[in-house]
Amino acid sequence: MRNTATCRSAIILGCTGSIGITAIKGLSALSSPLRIRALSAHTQAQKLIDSAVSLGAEAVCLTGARFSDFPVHCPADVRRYDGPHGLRSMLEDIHADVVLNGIAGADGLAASRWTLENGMDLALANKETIVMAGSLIENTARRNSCSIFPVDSEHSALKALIDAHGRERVSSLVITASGGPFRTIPMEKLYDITPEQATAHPTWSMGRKISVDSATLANKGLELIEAARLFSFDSSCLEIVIHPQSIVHSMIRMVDGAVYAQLSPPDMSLPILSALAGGVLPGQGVKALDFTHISLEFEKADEKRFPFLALARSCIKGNDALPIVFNAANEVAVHAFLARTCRFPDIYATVEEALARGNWSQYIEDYEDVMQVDASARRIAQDILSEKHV
Ligand SMILES: NC(=O)C1=CN([C@@H]2O[C@H](COP(=O)(O)OP(=O)(O)OC[C@H]3O[C@@H](n4cnc5c(N)ncnc54)[C@H](OP(=O)(O)O)[C@@H]3O)[C@@H](O)[C@H]2O)C=CC1
Ligand SMILES: CC(=O)[C@@H](O)[C@H](O)COP(=O)(O)O
Ligand SMILES: [Mn+2]
Repeated sequence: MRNTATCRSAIILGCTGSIGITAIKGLSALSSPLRIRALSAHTQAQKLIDSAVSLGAEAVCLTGARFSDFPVHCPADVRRYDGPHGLRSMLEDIHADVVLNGIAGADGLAASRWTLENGMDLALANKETIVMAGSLIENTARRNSCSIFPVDSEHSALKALIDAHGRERVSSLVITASGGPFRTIPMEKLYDITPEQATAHPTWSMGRKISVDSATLANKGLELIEAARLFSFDSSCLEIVIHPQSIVHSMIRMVDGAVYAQLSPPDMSLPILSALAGGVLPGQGVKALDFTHISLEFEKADEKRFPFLALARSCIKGNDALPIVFNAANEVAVHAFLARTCRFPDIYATVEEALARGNWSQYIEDYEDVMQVDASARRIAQDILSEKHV
């Protein structure tokens, strides 16, 4: 199935977002050219078409609207897909060696599934895919003889470290967290935090939703679950350490006591391009670190200030439905916060309450079960938020 004779090809999903834009900007750094066959965006129709024209892509998909709703100009030789079945059809019709999933949120899960079902490797930024359906998606990959390359910076680093040093000798994974913009402010001030303050990440430039998650550390909770699922480690073997500079992207502790780390500037180009290249980037991805101009600090993660960490650990230990609820309730609450209909501390309170309120003992057997739990968790989270503001 793989295209080895000619140049590698890729599809970029979420091409108008932070991951998609970084991917497109970085393509010229790849030593062998990557042909972009298709792109998707959710609502930004003209930007999607402009990117397709400049990259010479042959197809585009608008997942959250119809092209006919916009006065867009699209060349006749670019195939257009939209509507509820648009993305699935495009992934069935257009084959590429690898699909970069840079879609934000739970809708990214279906895109990951269709990618693998159509025999394409997955460069996975959409961490929700693994959090919601880690074992299902891995089975889908296995059945279709496809690989998953994590793009999340920590997991990209962990995969490179584990591949280099051998899984059997690793005793624990040490995941770094920047601590977000509110690492040191008095906790009573969190009530008045605005969306502008919460999305001003100290080291990374990212989409609004993940930036809020970095401020609450729900992102690190999602990453704990992602690491447990991707690398099959028990929660007791997953450490979190605060590292405000975001230069050490993660570390592995070996049984003999040695620790290996992956360092690079806080720039997603390296994990994205490595995943697009099939794991290892042959050329240069990011500028070299200058050790005479950086300092590296590490702090204990304060679980009182960041209760999402303990909540995520309890989800890893529990039923497979719990991570789905964690993710869904958090998405609902973050969107409410960004829309200024709830306060910053309500985000954690909503997720904690949604996990406590529902009966989440159901067995997750297939993707339909996942979507059912996701929908119930969203309804409960909405109820909790409306009760807070009666
Ligand atoms: N940004 C980063 O550095 C990192 C991001 N990630 C993960 O990568 C994913 C993308 O993050 P990021 O790039 O920051 O997000 P952005 O919000 O910047 O971009 C999201 C992209 O997805 C599209 N999109 C939004 N909603 C939907 C939907 N319901 N269905 C299909 N497409 C949709 C958007 O289209 P449109 O613009 O048209 O609305 C846009 O192209 C997330 O899962 C995030 O957790 C992981 C590590 C780092
Ligand atoms: C770039 C990336 O991978 C993000 O997920 C990053 O981890 C966010 O930074 P925090 O460590 O603040 O969550
Ligand atoms: Mn990350």
